[in-house]
Amino acid sequence: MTANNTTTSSKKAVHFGAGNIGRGFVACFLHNSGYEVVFADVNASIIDQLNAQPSYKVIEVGVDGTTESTITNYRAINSKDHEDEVIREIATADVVTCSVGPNILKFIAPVIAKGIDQRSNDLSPIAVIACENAIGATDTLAEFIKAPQNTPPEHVQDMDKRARFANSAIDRIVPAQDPDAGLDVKLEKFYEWVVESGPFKDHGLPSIKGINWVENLEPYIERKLYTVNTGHATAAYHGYNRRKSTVYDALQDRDIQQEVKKALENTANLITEKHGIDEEEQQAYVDKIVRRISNPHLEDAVERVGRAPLRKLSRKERFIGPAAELAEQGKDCTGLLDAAEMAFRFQNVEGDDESKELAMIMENHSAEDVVKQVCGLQPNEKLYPKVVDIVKRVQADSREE
Ligand SMILES: NC(=O)c1ccc[n+]([C@@H]2O[C@H](COP(=O)([O-])OP(=O)(O)OC[C@H]3O[C@@H](n4cnc5c(N)ncnc54)[C@H](O)[C@@H]3O)[C@@H](O)[C@H]2O)c1
Ligand SMILES: O=P(O)(O)OC[C@@H](O)[C@@H](O)[C@H](O)[C@H](O)CO
Repeated sequence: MTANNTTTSSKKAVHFGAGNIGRGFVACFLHNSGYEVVFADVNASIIDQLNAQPSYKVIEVGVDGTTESTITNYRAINSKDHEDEVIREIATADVVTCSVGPNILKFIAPVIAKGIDQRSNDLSPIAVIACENAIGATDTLAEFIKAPQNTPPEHVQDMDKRARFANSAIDRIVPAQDPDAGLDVKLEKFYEWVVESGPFKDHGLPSIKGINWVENLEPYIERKLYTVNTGHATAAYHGYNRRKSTVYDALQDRDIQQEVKKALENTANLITEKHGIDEEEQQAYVDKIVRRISNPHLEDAVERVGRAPLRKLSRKERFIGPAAELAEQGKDCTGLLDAAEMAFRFQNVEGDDESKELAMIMENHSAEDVVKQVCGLQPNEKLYPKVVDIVKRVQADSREE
């Protein structure tokens, strides 16, 4: 089935990061809601292709077939070379979104800050929504934007006249694309995009079809990160260490299936109690996620899902975040710890700088320092000694190799 979603309108969105989730999900939804999308990216090749090609395809794959839609009505700017152009676009846009990775937020903040600063107070405030896998990613971006080096302090006081910042939880599996796919993006059919409504109370919600607006995002983002991403990363790290190439391949292995089940039982135990989620509802959510990550049509490489192990082993992330809370409550977190051990073993992976940095840190620091530095855990926390033991084991194995 082909659906051409061409629309013309005066609504404009600036989107940072024309990668997989950017082109495949965020820009697609903005386009379908009638926005002109201005992509900002530092990858010259993607920018050139976007400007040379008037449309690209988003291809949904699943067991019940394939659906294609066509994305048009966009432009693209290289934000490395043409910062001023991006600033001018933000000054007159309705929405600014990003999907660049949580560690890149600090680099896009100065440009967004200048764009916001140049806006007229007569316009409606621009909606800023970071679409990253991280708790409070928009808050993090807003902090960088409001820092004195990016916005004059006297302009921060009335910034809400020019910008509103809303956190979001975004869920759709978009694997790395085939090298010959060009701009087209293959992804799963399922999607969920949940955004805080509070920041728009007095101005009305941005009209973006498909967003689920909620007053309290915390249960949604924690459930998403600690179920979808915990399960996904558990399969990927165990899979990588057993030489599987995709998450699908990993999940054909009974032992890895059991590891995923164990990790998701750990997090279900935390989430259901903490957020008052019904146990059966959580089990149905888990079952659906296991089906989603087992999608044979996605060919999602374990290296993509395991990318950036330092980020994934950090304090508020998919393993240490829930495990630290469970340990404090005296509850089981062994599935999460097994997965964290596999993440510590994800070293020197081609194309992944953090996996190389992890190898250096593991080689040059004591286990105690690694746990403090990488996981942000302190000796007074119950999880600390358990992770120290894991790091000692991984270090000993590396020395033997
Ligand atoms: N792929 C998924 O399944 C998925 C799903 C939900 C959320 N996410 C999240 O979305 C974010 C992006 O993931 P992705 O899979 O699309 O990655 P990606 O690597 O495909 O895309 C990231 C894009 O950001 C661009 N970029 C890097 N630095 C930049 C800068 N300074 N300014 C502008 N652009 C810059 C890159 O060139 C690239 O095009 C991550 O936070 C990820 O966790 C991904
Ligand atoms: O994007 P990361 O590196 O945080 O995590 C890798 C995958 O788990 C992730 O991209 C999922 O595909 C996505 O979060 C599904 O919604």
